[in-house]
Amino acid sequence: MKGICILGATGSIGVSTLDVVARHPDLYKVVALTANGNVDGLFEQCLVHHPEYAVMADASKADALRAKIAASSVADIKVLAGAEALQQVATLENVDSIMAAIVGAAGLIPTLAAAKAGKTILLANKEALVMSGQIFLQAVRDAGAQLLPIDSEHNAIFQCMPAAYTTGTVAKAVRRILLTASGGPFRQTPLADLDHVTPEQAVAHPKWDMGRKISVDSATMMNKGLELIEACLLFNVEPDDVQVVIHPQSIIHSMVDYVDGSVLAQMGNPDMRTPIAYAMAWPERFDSGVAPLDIFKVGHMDFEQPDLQRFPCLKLAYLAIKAGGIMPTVLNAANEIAVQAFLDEEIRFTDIAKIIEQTMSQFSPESADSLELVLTADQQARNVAHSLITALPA
Ligand SMILES: NC(=O)C1=CN([C@@H]2O[C@H](COP(=O)(O)OP(=O)(O)OC[C@H]3O[C@@H](n4cnc5c(N)ncnc54)[C@H](OP(=O)(O)O)[C@@H]3O)[C@@H](O)[C@H]2O)C=CC1
Ligand SMILES: CC(=O)[C@@H](O)[C@H](O)COP(=O)(O)O
Ligand SMILES: [Mn+2]
Repeated sequence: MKGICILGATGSIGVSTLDVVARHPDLYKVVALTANGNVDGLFEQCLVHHPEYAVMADASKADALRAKIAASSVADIKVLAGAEALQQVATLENVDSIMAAIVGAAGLIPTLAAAKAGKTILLANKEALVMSGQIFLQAVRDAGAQLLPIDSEHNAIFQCMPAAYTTGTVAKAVRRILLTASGGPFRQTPLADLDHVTPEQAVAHPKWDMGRKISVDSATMMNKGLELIEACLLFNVEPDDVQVVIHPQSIIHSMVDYVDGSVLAQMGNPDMRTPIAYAMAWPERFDSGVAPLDIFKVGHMDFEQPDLQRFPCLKLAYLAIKAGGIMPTVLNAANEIAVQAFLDEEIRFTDIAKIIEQTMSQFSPESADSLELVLTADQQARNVAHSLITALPA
């Protein structure tokens, strides 16, 4: 029996993880669940999954959860509050695996704490890896932690080269990685209309049901930019070894092109329970609840080159990873600020890339080889992005 802590339990990945966990009560026990401010959502999950701990990262919400728990059938659950409590539950002795499913930079510190404690990290929170890069990977290596990718593309790549991933012999056998992308909701929208698209249109992903931030990232294709950086880090390849391929059906979740001419693809219905179940059962497999792929219904599959004029964020991500140092941290921070401003209707969709580009132009690729340097760059980039947004004409 493995103990699992789900950071970000109330989100899209958290809910899918609990669905998979519930199918395997003989293999997994929920030790801790965390949310930011969603008291009702976390309380409902506590009633069903009865963890030992429930954490409200927004400490001001903890008393509301405490009151509900105290008056319920699960009154023995310990309710903790604040960001430090995330680290506490991610490193508990009876936690074997953590699902890192907090959105954005807020997930870095608890996920890093779990890595340093030698836990198995089921990594959905790509921003944590992108912003901290080698620091995170070194922490995993130093502690003998196990890092398993949840992001559907990286999980697919892992499935197509598991031995190489675990032995570090990737570079010799692999010609390139084909990183698939849906193209998002604006793949065919006339370019002139992109200035006026709304947050609701942007979060209406054609294939995946996800949180709002990652959905906007898919619409700008910054999601693929972050995933490019994630792939370079996880699989120890260069940016030019990763080809982004738009595949609107989202049935192939990525491919690996080997030097002998073999191209291995992982396919399946677009449902995150598949990569979650793969990582949770690894190196075995178990049921995820996902319906079998009806290949006849799929019928055909299309592949396109990404248009960097339509998707400038993808170009910015290539520039950031090639520049190295703090630039991926700066890219990620500026993107988080710009996406939130777009969701809050403070800026236009097309301003997102402009804010990121202008923020990046104010930084040079200085060293990112300590957590302190990373966190400083992250904060400075957020400040710059904020001031650029404030300076935009109304
Ligand atoms: N959704 C998907 O299919 C995929 C997601 N990912 C990645 O997984 C991560 C989660 O995505 P997704 O589930 O869609 O996101 P959601 O927005 O649906 O969920 C985010 C979760 O994080 C919690 N959270 C938000 N802010 C904070 C904070 N400051 N401190 C602590 N907890 C916080 C939320 O709590 P609350 O509910 O209380 O606000 C919620 O539980 C992202 O990094 C995303 O890129 C990767 C691949 C696919
Ligand atoms: C499900 C998943 O892994 C997402 O990251 C997905 O890739 C988003 O779709 P896009 O390909 O449109 O970014
Ligand atoms: Mn993905």
